[in-house]
Amino acid sequence: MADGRTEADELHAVTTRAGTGDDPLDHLAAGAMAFRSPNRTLVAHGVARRVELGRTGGWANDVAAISEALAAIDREGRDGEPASGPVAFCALPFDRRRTAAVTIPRLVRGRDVHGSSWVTTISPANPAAGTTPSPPFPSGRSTNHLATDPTGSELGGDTAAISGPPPELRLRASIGDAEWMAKVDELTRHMAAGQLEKAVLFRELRLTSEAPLDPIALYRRLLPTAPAGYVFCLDGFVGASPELLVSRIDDTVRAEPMAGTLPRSGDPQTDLRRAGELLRSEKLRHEHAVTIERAHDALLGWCSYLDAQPEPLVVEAGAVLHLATLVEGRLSHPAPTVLDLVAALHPTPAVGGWPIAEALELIDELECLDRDRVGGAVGWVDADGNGEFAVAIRSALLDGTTARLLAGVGIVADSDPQAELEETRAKFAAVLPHLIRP
Ligand SMILES: C=C(O[C@@H]1C=C(C(=O)O)C=C[C@H]1O)C(=O)O
Repeated sequence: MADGRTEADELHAVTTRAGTGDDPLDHLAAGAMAFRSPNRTLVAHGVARRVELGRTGGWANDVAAISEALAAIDREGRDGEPASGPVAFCALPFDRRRTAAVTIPRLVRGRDVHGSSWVTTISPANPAAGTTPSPPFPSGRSTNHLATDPTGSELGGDTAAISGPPPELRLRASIGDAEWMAKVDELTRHMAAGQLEKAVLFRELRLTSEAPLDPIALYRRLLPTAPAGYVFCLDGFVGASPELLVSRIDDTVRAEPMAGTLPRSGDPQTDLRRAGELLRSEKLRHEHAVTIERAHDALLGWCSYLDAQPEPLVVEAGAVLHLATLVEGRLSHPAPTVLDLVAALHPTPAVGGWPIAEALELIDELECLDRDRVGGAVGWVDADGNGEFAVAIRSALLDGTTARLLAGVGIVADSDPQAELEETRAKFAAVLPHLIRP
């Protein structure tokens, strides 16, 4: 083969229909990768191939390597249905210049919104040619044990040591509230001086537990919290994002940018009032409009038709309300893959800022955090270039007994540091309570 692979590396994918009622989520086991959108559920195990992206120019310049790896796999059965053949699971870092490792799993179970379900298995095309088999699929359920006794936890404060004999969890912000608010202040001064319109500043919480933190247990807990969202679990990166970065199914492209946020109160009357406030706030409407324009402009060149809803909607996402606008279009031919569209859109002003180059420079200087995959793009792509990617937010990066959580807020000239701090707390509330729950 031209890329140096041998016959022994050639892979063969077989897709078969699964029994009616078969739910991929019933097969979640330790080490699973999973992605659930409003349209389908995918649960995967094992590794058929790992694709390393961007060693020279960063992942965003190398997404074609994923399509090539998928295209090189022989396919049999259920051709043409989105996600039903070989797929790659991707969690692409926020920083486009970084490398990324993407997995094409050995076994994928899928179910679409109509209840149609399937199983795809990938194995060496010629087992006799000497490919070393990967370890067998993990079996059995993951334990549901995260850690116990989160008494005394709170979302605010610089350090919240969680007591109770023996102490099990420790939660701390990576910098103090006052120091973080000073960064917000400094950013607003740059906006007031006219250097840029908006920059998104993240804040980090670190959780340490005596017991290992279980990604699958967290994933299960997040599933019911975001019925209209994108719930993912990939290599210890677990989250429930409300925001569709982009989906491409055949020649239809969709994105649903969200920007402009207010905390929810829990009281329906108050929340209704806040929804009205969101829709009337000039500051938040402007922040939102910039994000929609940018998505529209980035997609337009690929489309024969593209439209955005004339007015934003208010959507509920856990402890916050967002302004959201659906952008939808028809792709021209030859249609780009969903990964081409991801690379064109990322980073959106909702996770980066505007203008993007100025925003990224200031973030680099001020934020002092490794965003890793947070704020990046998380999703799946198949061999036909179909796929769904969410903005990778409302998440936790789990590693053994520690977890990092990051929440970001859009800072503009008239941002109030205290209100922005509260907004990060409301965003942490999407995942943190589920991580520390006994
Ligand atoms: C960056 C985050 O959220 C993003 C920022 C938003 C805002 O500033 O209004 C809204 C939705 C997301 O696009 C996050 O949750 O960490």
